[in-house]
Amino acid sequence: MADEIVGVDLRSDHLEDALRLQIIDRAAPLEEAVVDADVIVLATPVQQSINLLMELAKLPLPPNCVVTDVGGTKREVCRHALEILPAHISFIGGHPMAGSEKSGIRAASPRLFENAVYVLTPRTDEKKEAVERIRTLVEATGAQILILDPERHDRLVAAISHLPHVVAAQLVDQVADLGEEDPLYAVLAAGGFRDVTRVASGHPGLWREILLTNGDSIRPLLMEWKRRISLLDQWIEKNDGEAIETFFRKAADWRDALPVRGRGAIRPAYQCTVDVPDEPGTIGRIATLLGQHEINLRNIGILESREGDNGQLILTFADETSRNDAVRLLESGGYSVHVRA
Ligand SMILES: NC(=O)c1ccc[n+]([C@@H]2O[C@H](COP(=O)([O-])OP(=O)(O)OC[C@H]3O[C@@H](n4cnc5c(N)ncnc54)[C@H](O)[C@@H]3O)[C@@H](O)[C@H]2O)c1
Ligand SMILES: O=C(O)C(=O)C[C@]1(C(=O)O)C=C[C@@H](O)C=C1
Repeated sequence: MADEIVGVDLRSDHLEDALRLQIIDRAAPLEEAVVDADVIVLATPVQQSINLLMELAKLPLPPNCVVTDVGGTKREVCRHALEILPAHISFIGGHPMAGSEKSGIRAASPRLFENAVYVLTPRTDEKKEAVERIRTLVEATGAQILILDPERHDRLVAAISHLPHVVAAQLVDQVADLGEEDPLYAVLAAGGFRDVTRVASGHPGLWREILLTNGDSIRPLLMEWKRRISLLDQWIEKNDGEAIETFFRKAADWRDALPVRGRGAIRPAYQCTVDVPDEPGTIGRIATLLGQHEINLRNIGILESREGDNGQLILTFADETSRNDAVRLLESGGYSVHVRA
């Protein structure tokens, strides 16, 4: 939809990767890149975005251009944009609630934002055309827009993103220290530890800036976390099995009731699994069958495959109709198919 995407980065290797992956049409220094820009997207750690706002303010920006960002906190960047940018330049804060623990352009995924919530934090008196321009851009990624004010955004993400990252990193640090005395801690680290701590691999500089720009929302949550951990400790000390079980039940119920949100290639929404014989050519046969019936298969993977045993393929579709058509077709072909909720 854009005529041209111009990339700006401090690191030339990131720009080279972006060109090679055809994510940008050309690379340029900031002052050159913004000359004809309709939209400027700041996709750097939060403090860097604030620095870039200062640089933008010194440049002759096109009068109708709209600036947006993707930073994990919104109050600081929105406040600076209002103070720094010329009054005729619109700034619409943005934050896609999707990402990964990986950094750099090579970690990019074209479907990352599909079905993800994408928060926009425009000022209430913002120009309608400016909001619409960013809305159109975001909707093209398949994300669902949620308009929030920056304060509420920062309070919410402190609990659902920032606290979990702190807890995960703290947990890894604790086990890492134990691992100094006994290397078997790392050897035994299985699914549970890895699931709970994946986000601890995130970029340390990025998280430093998030904590520094949202400290007043995060710190009360840390106090409350301490209180709750002490309570749990008391239940264990008192052998209070009922309190412990109630605690785990409430957590499991809330976690299980979270809305399923398909996220492109990473957590797709419409899936089924197919029991298949563990033999060469199976994946090709299934993909061909679906293709012949024009069923749009988005992804195919092996869920379980043990030598000499049956395996399971996990099939992902763009929508419910395609998934249901596929289930009918495969069942009529004698396959055992299970729909995944
Ligand atoms: N990683 C996630 O899961 C995630 C999710 C949502 C939002 N965000 C937000 O997105 C922003 C970027 O995070 P990321 O994970 O994409 O980081 P990243 O490290 O993958 O990408 C940032 C890029 O910005 C470049 N850069 C840094 N400072 C610069 C500057 N002053 N001028 C030009 N280029 C500069 C870096 O070289 C790098 O290529 C952060 O504000 C983060 O809070 C991240
Ligand atoms: O999935 C992940 O790995 C993320 O950490 C993504 C995640 C989060 O869910 O907390 C991280 C930071 C953001 O600003 C938004 C999304």
